[in-house]
Amino acid sequence: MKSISVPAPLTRNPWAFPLVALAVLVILPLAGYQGGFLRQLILIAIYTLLVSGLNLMLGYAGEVVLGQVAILALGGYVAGILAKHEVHDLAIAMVIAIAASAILGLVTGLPGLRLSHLALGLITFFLVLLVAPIALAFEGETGGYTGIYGLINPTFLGIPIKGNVALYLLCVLTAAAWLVIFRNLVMSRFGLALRVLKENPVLASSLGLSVLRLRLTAYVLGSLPAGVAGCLFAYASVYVAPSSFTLSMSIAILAASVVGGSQSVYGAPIGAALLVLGPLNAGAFDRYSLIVYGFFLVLVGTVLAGGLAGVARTGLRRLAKLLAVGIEGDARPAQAAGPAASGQAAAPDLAIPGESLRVTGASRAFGEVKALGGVDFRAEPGRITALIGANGAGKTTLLNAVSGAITLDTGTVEIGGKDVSGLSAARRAREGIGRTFQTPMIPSAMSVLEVAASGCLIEGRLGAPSAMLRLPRYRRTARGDREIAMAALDVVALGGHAGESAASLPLSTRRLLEVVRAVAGRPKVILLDEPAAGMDDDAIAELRDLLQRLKDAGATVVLIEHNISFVLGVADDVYVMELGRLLANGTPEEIRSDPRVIASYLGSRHGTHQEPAATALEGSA
Ligand SMILES: Nc1ncnc2c1ncn2[C@@H]1O[C@H](COP(=O)(O)OP(=O)(O)OP(=O)(O)O)[C@@H](O)[C@H]1O
Repeated sequence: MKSISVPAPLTRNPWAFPLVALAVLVILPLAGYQGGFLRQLILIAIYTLLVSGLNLMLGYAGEVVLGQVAILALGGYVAGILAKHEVHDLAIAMVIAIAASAILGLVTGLPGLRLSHLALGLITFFLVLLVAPIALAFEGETGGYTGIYGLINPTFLGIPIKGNVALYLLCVLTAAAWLVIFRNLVMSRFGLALRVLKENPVLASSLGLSVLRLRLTAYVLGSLPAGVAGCLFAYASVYVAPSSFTLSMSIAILAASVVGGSQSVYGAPIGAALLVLGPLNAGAFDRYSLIVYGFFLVLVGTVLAGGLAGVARTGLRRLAKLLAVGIEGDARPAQAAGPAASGQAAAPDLAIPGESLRVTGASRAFGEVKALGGVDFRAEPGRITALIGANGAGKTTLLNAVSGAITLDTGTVEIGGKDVSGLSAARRAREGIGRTFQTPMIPSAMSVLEVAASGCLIEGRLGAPSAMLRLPRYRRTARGDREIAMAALDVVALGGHAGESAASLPLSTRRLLEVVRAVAGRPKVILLDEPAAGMDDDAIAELRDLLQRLKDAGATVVLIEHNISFVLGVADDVYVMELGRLLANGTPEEIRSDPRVIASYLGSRHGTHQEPAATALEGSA
């Protein structure tokens, strides 16, 4: 096929397009574009700040909030009141607005997030309604209903901002600077953590993330650009008054976030542009504005889940694929999924030094059901300890009690001699408990590499400040996470699939990927809940190999499994549970010949793949 020449910087450098766009925007006034058009661009830049803050809260953290407009008002009044006191420097106003927005974010976010998603939504809704009453209550400073007028000719760090062009450049450069910070943030561990959280808080906790702290941080960080936007909005409008900050504007910002693409950095300028220039500009039919916003919210919610930015992203990916075919002459041949690819790459050396796990007198009831009735359990480093028993025996409950997903009524859990019984699931994960789930929890919009790298979140430090500014520490962390994730993927020959969508992998590969994620966290104890369920023979062979490697690496592995031939073949120690109690424990040989186990479980059981238990036992011997 004829090769196509595409400028490499444009296809490979993620900054190429934004830099070209910024250069065009900066040049526009020089090219004679001024007046009304420039004013519209000023508004787009200001709304970009506002919408991107909401994107962080809504698109990345999954919180529906309506209070951006109240924070816009806060920033506006900071600039207005400072101007009344003859302080016209926007840099000073912005710093104060950022601090005030952070405080308002904390004060409203903490109770809201502690209560529920709905509570936060309601609190932020009322915040917008409070703008006018508060402005009236402090009429002396705010000018009441009339507001503060005559906000013109500010400075920025002492540089005069005279006229529309200077204000335009300040707004565009401020929005661009924030978008860079925003992009850095969402591409970092912090962004990855938010995406895990949005997908599933239980998974987030199991990866060591404090759900409340993460939500609150996203909410507060998302408030900051709104405060800055308020300062610019006040000078762009020449006044600040309660009439500018309405509920209808809140809904418009929400619509802009969703229609532009709330889970995208570029969704914010797209949404802001729609708000000022496009169909979301409901000013023309003011009385029907809420209907217009509602219509677009429903339309995009049902038809374009990723908003317009999502559509653009998909289109660009397809285009890049087409170009890649053209350039290379042919698409790269697809590699087989993990299990089938076994042996393709030399598996790297692993070192996962484990600690002993000790559970003593574990009891837990769910209403009338006694799921655990005083269970003692031990698992040691460099050994695979299996937990078997009929459905409902209490295996997963015991695993959940170890990981902290549930609390015990009585009993203790110790890791390496340290009692972790009183710790939350997130704290226990940070203490070194890694786990997989009976139903694999693989976030829907992540690549295989991102899922593996999310295991590194267990380390605890998200490093948002260093990520926002791309400090050397952030780069070291990002490089380290990538190397650890790739090494963990290579253990099951999944490295060649690093860039693929994780959710599209077959079930057995997703199960292996869950183990990889746990391994990437280098946990002291690895809990595996039915990892072989639904796997074919090739995948089971791959899993057996992986478990053997974890054991050789010194890991403490706890394995719940119904596939008896597999489990008795791979385990060093076996615990058998029945109706919440321990029936027996010992080596696989001892368990195989234990009359109590044969009578209550093995003798009557049909092993995985539906083979009779007797056959399963023979197979494992
Ligand atoms: N959250 C819960 N609420 C109420 N009952 C529960 C809860 N979790 C577990 N149980 C009950 O506790 C008992 C033990 O369940 P558990 O899931 O631990 O069994 P299991 O041995 O893991 O079973 P399986 O092999 O089917 O996964 C069952 O009777 C189950 O119905």
